[in-house]
Amino acid sequence: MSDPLLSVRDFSVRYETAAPVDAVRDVSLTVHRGEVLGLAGESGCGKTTLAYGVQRLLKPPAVIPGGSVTWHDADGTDTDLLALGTDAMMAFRWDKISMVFQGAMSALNPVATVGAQLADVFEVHRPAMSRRARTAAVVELLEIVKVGGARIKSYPHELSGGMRQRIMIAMALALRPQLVVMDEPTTALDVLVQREILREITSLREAFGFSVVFITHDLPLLLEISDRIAVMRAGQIVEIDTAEQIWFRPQHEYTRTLLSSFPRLTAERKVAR
Ligand SMILES: Nc1ncnc2c1ncn2[C@@H]1O[C@H](COP(=O)(O)OP(=O)(O)OP(=O)(O)O)[C@@H](O)[C@H]1O
Repeated sequence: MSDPLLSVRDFSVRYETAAPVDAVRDVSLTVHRGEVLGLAGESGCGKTTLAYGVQRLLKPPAVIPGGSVTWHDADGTDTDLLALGTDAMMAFRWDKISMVFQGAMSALNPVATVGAQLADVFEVHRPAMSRRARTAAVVELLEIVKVGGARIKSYPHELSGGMRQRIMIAMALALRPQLVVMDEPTTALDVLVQREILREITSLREAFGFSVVFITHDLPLLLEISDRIAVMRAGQIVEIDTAEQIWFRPQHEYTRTLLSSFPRLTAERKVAR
């Protein structure tokens, strides 16, 4: 697990509004190949800004005053993501890094079939692919996320919330990226559906070997699915360690406070031990 995929060093993001907000401050962290890295912290601590920032998805008034983001590709090359041109960065996204956005399942186009929306990804990023190959790839994706190929002609409103979220995950996996960033991907779903989808993400990760950065304020959920967890507060990473260490031996006072704000689960775990 010590094979680095993405190295972020002293990375900062500021929103240059009337009263400037230093949303991310000197963050350093490494995402290892094949791991699930959880990013935890209360609403407004800068999780989304950090995830968007390293992928250069932020727009003004956001600026990146400093830091570096280096991609260590499986083919051995290193790329400075902050130095990539706009077109190169766009190609990089989807292909190497993809993202499941917060509230993404409501972002599906209501008047296009889910099959057509998945096919779009291939049309844009794999223009040489034949229509037949594209359809086969879409069916395969629908099978992989357990929606089933028969749903290729369904419209989003014909699918449950859980299925729509699976479509968004299928879209993120379409080009077999090495890193998938998931920002609160299951928050809008009920607990049982959330569990099913989390199990799915974990088994897909095992099957395909991609890394996951999973962002949520729900620390107990991260304890279940993550290899390591980074705890963020007011724009900084205050602690980063294995899920086990974070649970049994949290070092930072804030991590302890965050853990104790989920009393029900804490009580259950204590009984189980
Ligand atoms: N476009 C913007 N302009 C000014 N400030 C912003 C902008 N977007 C976010 N912020 C501020 O930056 C800080 C970090 O926000 P961010 O959305 O990254 O936090 P978060 O931890 O992802 O929260 P949530 O879980 O609610 O999405 C907050 O103080 C927020 O108010």
